Amino acid sequence: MAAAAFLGASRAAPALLLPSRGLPRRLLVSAASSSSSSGAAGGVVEFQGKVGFLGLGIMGAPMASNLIKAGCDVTVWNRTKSKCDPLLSLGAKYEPSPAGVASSCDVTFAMLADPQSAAEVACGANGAAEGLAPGKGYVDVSTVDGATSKLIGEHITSTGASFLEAPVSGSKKPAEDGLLIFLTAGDESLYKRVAPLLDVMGKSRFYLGDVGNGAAMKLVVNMVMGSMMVSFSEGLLLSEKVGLDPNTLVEVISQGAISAPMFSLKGPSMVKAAYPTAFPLKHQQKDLRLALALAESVSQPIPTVAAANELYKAAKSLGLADHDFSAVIEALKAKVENSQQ
Ligand SMILES: NC(=O)C1=CN([C@@H]2O[C@H](COP(=O)(O)OP(=O)(O)OC[C@H]3O[C@@H](n4cnc5c(N)ncnc54)[C@H](OP(=O)(O)O)[C@@H]3O)[C@@H](O)[C@H]2O)C=CC1
Ligand SMILES: O=CCCC(=O)O
Repeated sequence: MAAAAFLGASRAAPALLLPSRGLPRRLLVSAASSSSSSGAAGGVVEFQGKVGFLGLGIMGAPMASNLIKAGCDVTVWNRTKSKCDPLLSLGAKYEPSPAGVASSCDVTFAMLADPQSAAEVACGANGAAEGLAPGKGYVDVSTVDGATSKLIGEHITSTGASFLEAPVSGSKKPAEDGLLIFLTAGDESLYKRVAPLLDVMGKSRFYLGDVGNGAAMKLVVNMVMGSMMVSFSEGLLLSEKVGLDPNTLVEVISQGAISAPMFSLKGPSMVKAAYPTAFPLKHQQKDLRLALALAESVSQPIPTVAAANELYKAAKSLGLADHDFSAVIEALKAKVENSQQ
């Protein structure tokens, strides 16, 4: 199915290999339209077509890299051109604008910072829409709100191309390991068409219906995550204040019902006040801001998220925007100090 869907490809691409999960193997694709797939079932499918990738930040670079390593014919663009270099070394091609990428590729992915940049790259001057046409697809994997996603979708589909939103759960390491979780919505035939590519970059995929549902699911997940991180930070600080070893707290939590990979992964470095960036704090605050607006749109109070958002805003004003979001603990430390003066 996927190969047939990519008619118009200028050359036959080799069969895809799944990266980073043991030995390379031929890509297996489920022919059925399922809501999720972890370890696809079905026949071996040769995937053909050119793939564009716009936005090579923390997430976009490893995602594009996995596509290249899997044998895809990939063309990249990034606002800061130097970030394309590692991908070009792996064999990617370069186009000087999103429009150029979209016009030379069958399907184009975009992984951009926020609603503004996602809309600009898709719909602005020299944006992807200018290079799109019937038969092409645009897949936005950035985390944005539903309204922005709908706006982008309408702009894309007005060219005759098809649109899928597909934000991801999972951070830098899962992106590197091809273990992301795709939360897709929009054109279902495009979803099926790009499934082999999603399976290269991810471990599972959900198709959630109309455009906006993927964005909403992503924001709900991230608002839970942002609040959990604040609660965890409060626990780490309190444990230390009452004379406990916060490292022991991390271990105790890891063995109980509230165990989460995030706590085990970030806890030890947070205790050392180190915040190597996997998920930038500015993006987590953006997601909380968007989740608050989503909740307001259906008149649901989310007071814990609102409180957490204030702390992320405080952390940004302390200059921590580009640190990992676990640096929110520093805003809490500052609050504790102020309250004791
Ligand atoms: N990091 C993570 O753990 C995860 C992030 N996400 C989401 O994925 C998206 C990307 O995140 P991440 O890779 O971490 O972010 P980065 O900040 O590392 O990368 C952002 C990308 O957007 C580009 N960009 C920003 N503003 C503009 C603009 N005005 N015009 C064109 N390009 C622009 C940047 O280009 P340039 O290089 O020129 O700055 C860069 O390519 C965000 O929506 C984030 O919320 C989702 C899951 C996990
Ligand atoms: O949007 C970022 C999500 C990070 C994660 O899922 O670990």
